[in-house]
Amino acid sequence: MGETSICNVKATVMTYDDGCKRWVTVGSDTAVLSRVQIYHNPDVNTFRVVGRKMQADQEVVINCAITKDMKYNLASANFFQLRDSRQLWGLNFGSEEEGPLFSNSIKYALQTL
Ligand SMILES: CC(=O)N[C@@H](Cc1ccccc1Cl)C(=O)N1CCC[C@]12C=C[C@@H]1CC[C@@H](C(=O)N[C@@H]3C(=O)N4[C@@H](C=C[C@H]3C)CC[C@H]4C(=O)O)N1C2=O
Repeated sequence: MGETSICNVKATVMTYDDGCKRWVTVGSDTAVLSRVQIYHNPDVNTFRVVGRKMQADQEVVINCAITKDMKYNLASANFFQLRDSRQLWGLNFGSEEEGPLFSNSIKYALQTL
């Protein structure tokens, strides 16, 4: 059946640069928000976070599998943090409603895996 989207929010996608100890916005045009979705593939019961720039080229800025051991933190109503095996992700949401919404979807994915 393929993937279904269980969450659809707008955010600035950032990664943490350990070198300079700061969050860096991913993508060519840092001013452009990204559409971030959580996809579920029910055939193999996997989940992933995919974010694409809301511009013509739909540049992919995050494509991250959600794994059982994943650590996350809703640092504020509009900033969500996620650690995968290689890097730290930060999602700066367009509104304060989207942080809890995204966090609950991540919780659901982790419970379903
Ligand atoms: C156990 C663990 O690894 N915990 C991690 C967090 C974590 C936990 C669990 C899973 C994954 C991760 Cl990621 C941790 O604490 N980390 C990861 C690296 C950085 C940090 C360590 C110290 C600093 C202190 C301030 C704080 C911070 O960056 N806050 C944000 C912030 O300063 N900004 C961003 C927005 C809002 C704020 C919320 C937008 C731009 C900038 C700004 O507002 O200008 N920090 C962290 O998050």
